[in-house]
Amino acid sequence: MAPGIDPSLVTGAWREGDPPGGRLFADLGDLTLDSGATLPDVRLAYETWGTFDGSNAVLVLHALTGDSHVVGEAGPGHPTDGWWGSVVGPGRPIDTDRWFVVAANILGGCQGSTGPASLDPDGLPWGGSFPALTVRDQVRAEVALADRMGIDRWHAVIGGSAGGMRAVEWAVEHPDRVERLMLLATSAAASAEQIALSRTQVAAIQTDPAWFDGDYYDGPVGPLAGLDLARRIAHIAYRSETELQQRFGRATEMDGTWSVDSYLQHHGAKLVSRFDAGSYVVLTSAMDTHDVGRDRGGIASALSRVTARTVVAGIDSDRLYPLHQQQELADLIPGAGPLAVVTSVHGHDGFLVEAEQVGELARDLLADPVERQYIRREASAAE
Ligand SMILES: CC(=O)SCCNC(=O)CCNC(=O)[C@H](O)C(C)(C)COP(=O)(O)OP(=O)(O)OC[C@H]1O[C@@H](n2cnc3c(N)ncnc32)[C@H](O)[C@@H]1OP(=O)(O)O
Ligand SMILES: N[C@@H](CCO)C(=O)O
Repeated sequence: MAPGIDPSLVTGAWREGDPPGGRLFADLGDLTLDSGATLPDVRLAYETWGTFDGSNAVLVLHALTGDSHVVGEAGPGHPTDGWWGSVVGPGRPIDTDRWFVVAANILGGCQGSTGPASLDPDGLPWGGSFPALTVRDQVRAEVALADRMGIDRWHAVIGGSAGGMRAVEWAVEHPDRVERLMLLATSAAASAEQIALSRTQVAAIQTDPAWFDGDYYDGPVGPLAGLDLARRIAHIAYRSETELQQRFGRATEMDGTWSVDSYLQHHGAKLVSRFDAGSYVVLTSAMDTHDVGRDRGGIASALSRVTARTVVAGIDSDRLYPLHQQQELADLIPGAGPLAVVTSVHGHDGFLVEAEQVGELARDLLADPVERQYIRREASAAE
């Protein structure tokens, strides 16, 4: 297990009784899943910024290990700062002085929404009996939240990576509820390589002796080593070969550890402290099910349903969600316009790190036509 992991930790999940940390909670009742199972008493944790005026709601959808905490400091209830505070906030490209931003923790997650770490109707942690989910199930829960909030139509739905999967599902399944759409570093369907990588990560967790078939929450130990290893595998694909070579090459730390290995160990330990292995298994497995074309006559037919004004963007160095996957989305979504390419050495994580480029794309998407002309004049004057 990587140094820096607290061995007394069982899970990094937010648990009942932990500080709410600004979370709101929507109890949405029972949810019928794609599998035919019913998930009872579904709860989504969410946060909002700004004031709703009836037509200015923007849904921001987090990626695999994100949560509702898009903006704001780390503090009681939130182990990390908001994951997109440079893009969302007062005066930011997604300006919360103007837009009413909503971010929910994904169904199956571990930061306040119903997932393996939360309590089942008998008051026990779901654990291994938590049902398998699909991306469409996760969007169904988010639709229930929007209904509860009285949000019939989003001014924009924005998501990167796994968040982009939910965003494109929103726009295909509920075209009348999505006015504008931003898809970042995502795909129309999970590829064989993405499935291969996620299965290997899940295997790392499920072969951890402390996995106990997912029923570890009330025990003395959790599958921390497995989750740590899963994260290290994932993080290699989140970055680019060029970046790792430039930053680490063949360097070693004082104790002789390869520096690139030390870096991966750091990210493993960091994730273990704020995430749950059971959620990681449920969420990566849900991502494997992602296929907008399933039961819709294929990808082209499904994407033809989108009516939102759409921006599709990809990271030029992304080896996990390569540009051709975003090009397919841009080609098949009516009126999506040319693919926007974000220049970054950081690979897939570029959608989180390249805040200026991503922010400009978001600001342009949200703007009205007159503003957009001004933004573009500003941009060309700056060149
Ligand atoms: C959008 C979503 O829903 S998902 C995002 C949710 N996740 C989070 O918000 C958690 C924070 N986010 C992350 O960690 C994401 O990976 C990112 C993309 C934001 C971080 O990416 P970057 O900013 O490029 O950071 P990078 O991957 O270089 O890691 C920097 C860290 O590695 C550490 N580090 C660098 N080299 C080494 C090394 N050789 N050995 C050990 N540690 C190292 C740095 O000290 C730094 O530590 P810190 O995490 O305490 O700041
Ligand atoms: N590195 C980010 C993006 C993954 O798609 C995360 O941990 O969620």
